[in-house]
Amino acid sequence: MFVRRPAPDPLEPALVKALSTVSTSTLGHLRDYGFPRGLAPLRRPAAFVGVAVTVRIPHLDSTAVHVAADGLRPGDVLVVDQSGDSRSCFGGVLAHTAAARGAAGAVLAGSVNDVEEIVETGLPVFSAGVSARTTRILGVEGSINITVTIGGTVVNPGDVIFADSDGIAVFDRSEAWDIANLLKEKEAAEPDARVRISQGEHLSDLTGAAKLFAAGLSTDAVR
Ligand SMILES: O=C([O-])CC(=O)C(=O)O
Ligand SMILES: [Mg+2]
Repeated sequence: MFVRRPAPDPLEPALVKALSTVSTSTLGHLRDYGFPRGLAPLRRPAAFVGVAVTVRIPHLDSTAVHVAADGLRPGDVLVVDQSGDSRSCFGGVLAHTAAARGAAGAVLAGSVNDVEEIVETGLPVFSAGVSARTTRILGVEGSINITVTIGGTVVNPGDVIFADSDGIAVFDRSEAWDIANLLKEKEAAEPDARVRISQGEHLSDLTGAAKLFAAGLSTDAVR
């Protein structure tokens, strides 16, 4: 059986712009969930912000991926859950299709093939690796725009996919402005910390690590 739910609304351009100026790892300093694990960009630098268009397929059948790729719109991120399989469902022609439709990127729980062709399209792609073992068009089953799981992280259609060379963060769009503003504020303090460290101040004083370390230091450990 095939399922196709409505495509999510696009993200506000101003939100995409705001998130494009901050880093995923700054969010990683603040929270520990919403980061798909085990996926890497095909090449670095890699950075994109877009809205999740999700697809779930059974291990061998990528019929729904081809249909979803045709429906991509500018700013969409194609997110494919392969039900745990690691083969490739995404190669050069799919990357070309996604890029031609203006997609912001693709995130694949499985692998990719046609690496050079994908790189040539300029589409930023995260995957679990590269594999010559691929899916086929079998017409068995698949779903578009349903809740999926990628790298241990739940992704709903319409979620924000915020990716850069450090990784991918996924969150609900209702939190997106708060996250963008918080990361901007946190990153704004970093240049000042660098200057103060160059001038001799201690990193651990600036971060509070020195105080916490001293407070928890075992007297036995002092030599
Ligand atoms: O056709 C596929 O499913 C994968 C592929 O090789 C391509 O996109 O070029
Ligand atoms: Mg191919």
